[in-house]
Amino acid sequence: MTIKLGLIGGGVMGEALLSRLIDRGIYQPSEVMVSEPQPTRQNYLRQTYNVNVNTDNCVVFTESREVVLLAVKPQVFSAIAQELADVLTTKISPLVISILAGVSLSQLESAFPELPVIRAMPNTPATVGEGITALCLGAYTNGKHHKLAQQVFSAVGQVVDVSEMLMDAVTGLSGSGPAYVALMVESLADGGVAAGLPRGLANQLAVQTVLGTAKLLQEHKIHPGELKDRVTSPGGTTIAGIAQLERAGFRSALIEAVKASALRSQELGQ
Ligand SMILES: NC(=O)c1ccc[n+]([C@@H]2O[C@H](COP(=O)([O-])OP(=O)(O)OC[C@H]3O[C@@H](n4cnc5c(N)ncnc54)[C@H](O)[C@@H]3O)[C@@H](O)[C@H]2O)c1
Ligand code: PRO
Repeated sequence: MTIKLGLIGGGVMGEALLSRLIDRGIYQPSEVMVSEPQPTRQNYLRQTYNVNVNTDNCVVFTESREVVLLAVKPQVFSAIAQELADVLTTKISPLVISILAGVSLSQLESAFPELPVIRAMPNTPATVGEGITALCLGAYTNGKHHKLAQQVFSAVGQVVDVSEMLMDAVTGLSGSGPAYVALMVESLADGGVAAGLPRGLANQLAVQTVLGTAKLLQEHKIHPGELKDRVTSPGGTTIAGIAQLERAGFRSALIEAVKASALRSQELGQ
């Protein structure tokens, strides 16, 4: 069977994409080859998804006919680029999609000269099909490559196109954002426990409150400020909580978190 999808790096994000692409029938397990150096991960990926697993990135690259997805840490990028340099050819080349934080199109295009490359930034809710991925296209891509990337990432959620100058900001917001939200859920639950709730119930209330609020904002397309006003009764409980959040610099903390993450993404690309 022809290998259509090559995945270099079978970690958290690589697996999230792999599992949904197989689940949705976009690729058959036999059409996928993963390169992964960790033996425990190799066995796990083989057993769980029945895909071909290899340790040689060059084999994965040269065997893949449609897409090669780079899903390693940005710090490993230059080593991988050096490894693949010998097997690059413009004759038959897959579309190279990188999800590496900070690694720019110009870095990708120097590593893969004259090849079609796309820089993408997905996020972990991709695992449950509720991710959002931003794409920006390299100079050697065409409409078919764009469609292919949209097909890959729409298997894991929404897809948006952005210009590359926005990619670090996207990374700071939606790329890293699931961690901020998880921290918030954990803190809400801790607050519930502090106020006397059992842990299990506090977790359930916290998760569903975040999920329901996000759904309400999305489905009713209301401004977050308006939703806040709807919850906040005069002289009531919510305004007492909000006043405390404002004293603690809640908004500023989130704004600064997104900015710090965007800056770190920028640094990783240098
Ligand atoms: N985790 C996220 O939320 C998220 C979101 C968007 C983008 N990203 C990006 O995705 C990439 C991967 O992140 P992750 O969280 O999945 O990391 P991870 O550490 O879980 O996965 C990386 C995998 O690459 C493997 N690897 C290491 N060296 C390799 C090599 N030389 N060849 C092939 N594979 C190798 C590792 O063994 C590991 O399994 C990063 O560049 C990150 O910036 C991550
Ligand atoms: N996780 C990766 C990081 O922390 C990139 C966005 C989300 O670097």
